Amino acid sequence: MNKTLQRFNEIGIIPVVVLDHKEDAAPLANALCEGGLPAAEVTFRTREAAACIEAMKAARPDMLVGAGTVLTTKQVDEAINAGAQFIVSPGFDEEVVKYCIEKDIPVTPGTCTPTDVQRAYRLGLDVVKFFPAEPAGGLAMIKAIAAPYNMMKFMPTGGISEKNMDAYLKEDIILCIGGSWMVKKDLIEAKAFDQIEEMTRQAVKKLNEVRG
Ligand SMILES: O=C[C@H](O)COP(=O)(O)O
Ligand SMILES: CC(=O)C(=O)O
Repeated sequence: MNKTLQRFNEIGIIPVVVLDHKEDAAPLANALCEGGLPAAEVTFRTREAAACIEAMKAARPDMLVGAGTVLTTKQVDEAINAGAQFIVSPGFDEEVVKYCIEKDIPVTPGTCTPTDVQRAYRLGLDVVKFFPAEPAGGLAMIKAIAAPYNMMKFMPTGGISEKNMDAYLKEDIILCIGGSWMVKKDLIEAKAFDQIEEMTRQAVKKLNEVRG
């Protein structure tokens, strides 16, 4: 497993962020890092995504910042040029995955079925996202899918929060979890960075309790 994915595991929780305004990127990066989660997946759901990645890396150079909702190879280039260290997609797109592999860019595509997982495996990946985790069957579904693929690790995202995160984090097949509960849009719009930092701290406290 490459070093970036090992860092996913060390950090444990990857905040999934939607940012409309690049001026929120640095304070958000600071809040996440001070709260104990030096990582963010900045989704390409807004026009500002690349600028936000750049601003986060400028504010916190040691933070692990990647791009989410990457749907095209053009977006891969935009993200990497802005300083993204990994690429994530909600679904499995062979062209995007192959492009990242060719360029030695860590890529974690979304999967939701055994077929998706097998396609990722055939391209040489050992970590996949599982999305949308809770609506698609949650931990029970991931365990059932993972059974034949004991070489794969999963990064479930979608419907995970402080209420159910511990069950996921207890399992060896879970590399890390992703979620937006500590970086919700309304908190960012209200510039409630202190609250984001506190929610992040609570998430890390729970993570540390699970990991002992
Ligand atoms: O689109 C959803 C994000 O990837 C994260 O899911 P979430 O908001 O349920 O945590
Ligand atoms: C959901 C997710 O993983 C993404 O938007 O990239």
